Amino acid sequence: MAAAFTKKDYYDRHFIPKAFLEMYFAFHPEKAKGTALLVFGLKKLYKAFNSGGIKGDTLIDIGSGPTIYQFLSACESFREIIASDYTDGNREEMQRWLRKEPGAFDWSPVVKYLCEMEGDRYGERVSFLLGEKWIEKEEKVRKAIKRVLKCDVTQPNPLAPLSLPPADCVLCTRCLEAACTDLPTYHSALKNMSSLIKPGGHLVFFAVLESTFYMVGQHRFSNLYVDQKCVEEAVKEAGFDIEWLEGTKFNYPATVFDAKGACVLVARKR
Ligand SMILES: C[S@@+](CC[C@H](N)C(=O)[O-])C[C@H]1O[C@@H](n2cnc3c(N)ncnc32)[C@H](O)[C@@H]1O
Repeated sequence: MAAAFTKKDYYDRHFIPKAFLEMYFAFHPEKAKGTALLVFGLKKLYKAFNSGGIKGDTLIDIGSGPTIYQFLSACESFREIIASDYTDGNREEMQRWLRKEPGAFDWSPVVKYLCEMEGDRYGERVSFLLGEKWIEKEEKVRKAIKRVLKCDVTQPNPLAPLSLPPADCVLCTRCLEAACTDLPTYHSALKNMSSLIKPGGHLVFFAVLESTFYMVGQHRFSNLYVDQKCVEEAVKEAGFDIEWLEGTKFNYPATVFDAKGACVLVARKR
């Protein structure tokens, strides 16, 4: 019998933030294969937040997990970032990094990589400046994240009981496939996120494609199997026009994560 889809209570009990970070975000050039998804995400989020149109006062990130890589480009375009996740453990892990507590995850290799990418924008290598640049970038991210809230993307108002003014942008990275047990829930989750955005505002969406599970430590977490067409349909049906979408294919070790690819898209709320 197929294993039941892992739900919210399973995240609360078994999602170990440190295990997730060590498995997918420990960034060593020699382990490039293990961080293929991270590198793809960094490049496409860099493109999303550097191509002009997406900027404003407030960005809300839904299902942030314990990670901050998704804010490295966004922090240049938004005055305030509101992070959110379902589990207390993930929100606490992010707070540890924000407060520079001992034992917080070391994001510096990822931040340095992103800073190099930003430096290359000018057609010149600015490694001699990186000594300072990545420290400034970390501070910028810390300063931009104003709140870390509880959220449940399956609820009509994912941030209930809070009711926030509509934001300029909602970001959601690799959360919906994990949070939604079936396609109707996936469609409603996109509508729930849309309710947090101003008309004309943006959704920046990072989806994992053709996957049924990923491991975090010894625990197996379900992913809703979606292909690129499913993602596009759900985004359009939720009231967005897709401005661009880029996909990639990759393979992780089959016992760890069975995704065949991923895509990042930028869409505008009608
Ligand atoms: C694969 S992790 C992605 C984390 C991070 N956004 C990233 O890009 O690595 C999936 C995240 O979705 C969160 N999640 C699961 N169910 C959720 C729900 N109903 N509402 C909001 N977040 C949820 C989990 O706690 C977890 O942090």
